[in-house]
Amino acid sequence: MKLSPLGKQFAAYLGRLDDTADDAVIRAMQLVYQAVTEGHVCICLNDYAGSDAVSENGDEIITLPDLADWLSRIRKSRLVGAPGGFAPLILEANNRLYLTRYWHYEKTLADNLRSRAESPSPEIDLAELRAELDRLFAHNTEVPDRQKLAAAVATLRRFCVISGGPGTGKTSTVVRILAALQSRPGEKPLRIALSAPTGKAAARLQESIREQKAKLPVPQAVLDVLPETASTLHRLLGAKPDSVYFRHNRKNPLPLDVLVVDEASMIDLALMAKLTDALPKSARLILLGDKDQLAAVEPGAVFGDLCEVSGYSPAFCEQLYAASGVNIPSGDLFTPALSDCIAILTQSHRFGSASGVGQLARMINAGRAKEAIALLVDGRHSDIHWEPTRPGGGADLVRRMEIGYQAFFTAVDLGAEAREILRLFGRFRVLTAHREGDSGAAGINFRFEEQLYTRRRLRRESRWYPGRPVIVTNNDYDLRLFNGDIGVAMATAGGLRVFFQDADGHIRGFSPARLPEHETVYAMTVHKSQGSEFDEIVLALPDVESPVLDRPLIYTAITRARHRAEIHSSRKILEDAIKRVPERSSGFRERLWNHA
Ligand SMILES: Nc1ncnc2c1ncn2[C@@H]1O[C@H](COP(=O)(O)OP(=O)(O)OP(=O)(O)O)[C@@H](O)[C@H]1O
Repeated sequence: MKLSPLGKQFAAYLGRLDDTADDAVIRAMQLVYQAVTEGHVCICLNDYAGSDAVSENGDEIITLPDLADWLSRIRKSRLVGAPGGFAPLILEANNRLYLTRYWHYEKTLADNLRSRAESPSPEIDLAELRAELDRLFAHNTEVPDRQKLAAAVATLRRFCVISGGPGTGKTSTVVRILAALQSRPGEKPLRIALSAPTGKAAARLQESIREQKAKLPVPQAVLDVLPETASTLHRLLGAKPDSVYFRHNRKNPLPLDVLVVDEASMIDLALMAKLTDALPKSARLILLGDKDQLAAVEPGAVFGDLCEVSGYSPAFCEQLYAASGVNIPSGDLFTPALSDCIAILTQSHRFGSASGVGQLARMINAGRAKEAIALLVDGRHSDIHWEPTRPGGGADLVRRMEIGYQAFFTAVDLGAEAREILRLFGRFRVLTAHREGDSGAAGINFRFEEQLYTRRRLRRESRWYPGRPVIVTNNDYDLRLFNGDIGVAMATAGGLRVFFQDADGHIRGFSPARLPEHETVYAMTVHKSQGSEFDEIVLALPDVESPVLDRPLIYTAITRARHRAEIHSSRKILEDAIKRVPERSSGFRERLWNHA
């Protein structure tokens, strides 16, 4: 492991608060900080004690202290406190060392979720619910009907997690859950909100909810009280500019009875802790997501940790059977209450059994790297393709991008409407593992634009030209442009304008000078693409190993494709990535599941 200079600066800064702190304590702080920047919530000292690390400038090998000595020195420092104490860092009994802020987030979130899971079920007449669910899921031919089962879980509990891959029916199921909740005779309509971590994901949720509503076999009065709009979590919680706090919190809870959050695998520990704090205890929380996708960039892998499935408790199985008619084997008597809140959907209605993308995604998830590559090369599926890369093969990718974006550029040249141009841009995307570097999104965008400048005879001095697509990288609450929003520049009578489509489908144009921070986006990172889908994707992997090349990254990229996925990589890089399963250090899983 290589030590980071930023971690060293952080440790040196904190070290000034305690001039008695020795090197071993400073080193531990450096490691915790570094771990947090890599997505971990804490470090377990056992994993590092006695091991060698490469110094920040790479010219020294540093042997870390042995565990007993390290612990005794850390415990003596004023900079490290016991759980609940006031110190910059917290040491847990199991040798996990946290930045105090993250310790609080982890504890708050685990307490919030467990108490929500353990709270008594809402009063529901099981026979009435059964009749309602039979009606709402009459179309489903799955055996067992996992969608109906998920709906029963969500209606019977105040907390429910529904995980499933693309097209497994998460949105169709949640619309039916909301319809079942709003159909209860004699009850006031519930206050429901739909939300997602990014603007793009909120827009997609809104679109599919509207689509699904049109298919519901329920009276108009029920349709009228189902929500039609979705907002970002930041907007729902009331983000304040330049603040990590939200307007809604434990003291000022959201005025809601039900909150549905889509793409929940993208939510990091801190945001999830704040979200659960801001939701009244009486409200229902329904999280939708795909446990196999990449976790958030920020610390924590909350959704994945929640989806540890051990079966429903025997008593709950009986309730589920009465409410849905679905009979499934139960877990044991000691199944934690949280287990009764998890539902997993497995059958994809988007990728049928013949779909190459679907099969490839399943093999990747199962870690069957060799079979995945065999599937890619056997040529039986026209919707998947593997392009083995050669050193210096960059030009091939640029040519591939020209083809991918051809219809888009034709529409730009013909002066098509902004809505059509945005739609065509959304059909194709190059996805990368990194942002920086030659094989990162920035390098690929640079090479593609270089070629555009020549071929389309654009003026190099100006970064702006008709057809330049950009992704916003910073929230601007005044303009209502958010991190992840994608716009395209187009010529208008008033000069060049950058057009964006908002969640309601409205097109808005901005002068380039007014935009918040942004960058060109012919290629984007897989992380940024989460919550979006494209007809066709090309996943361009680097030709050197990197720890970010792992199974969730490849799976997330492939499942962004609606119709076709192509991978450009060497065999070894792809195979190793499919085999690599990331581990994020935290105590969250233990707090959730093993709590006495
Ligand atoms: N039980 C079913 N029978 C037939 N079609 C279904 C069923 N469930 C869902 N579908 C269809 O499959 C498609 C995907 O469903 P839905 O959008 O609900 O899935 P999702 O899990 O939310 O997908 P994504 O995560 O990609 O948004 C929709 O066209 C939907 O109508």
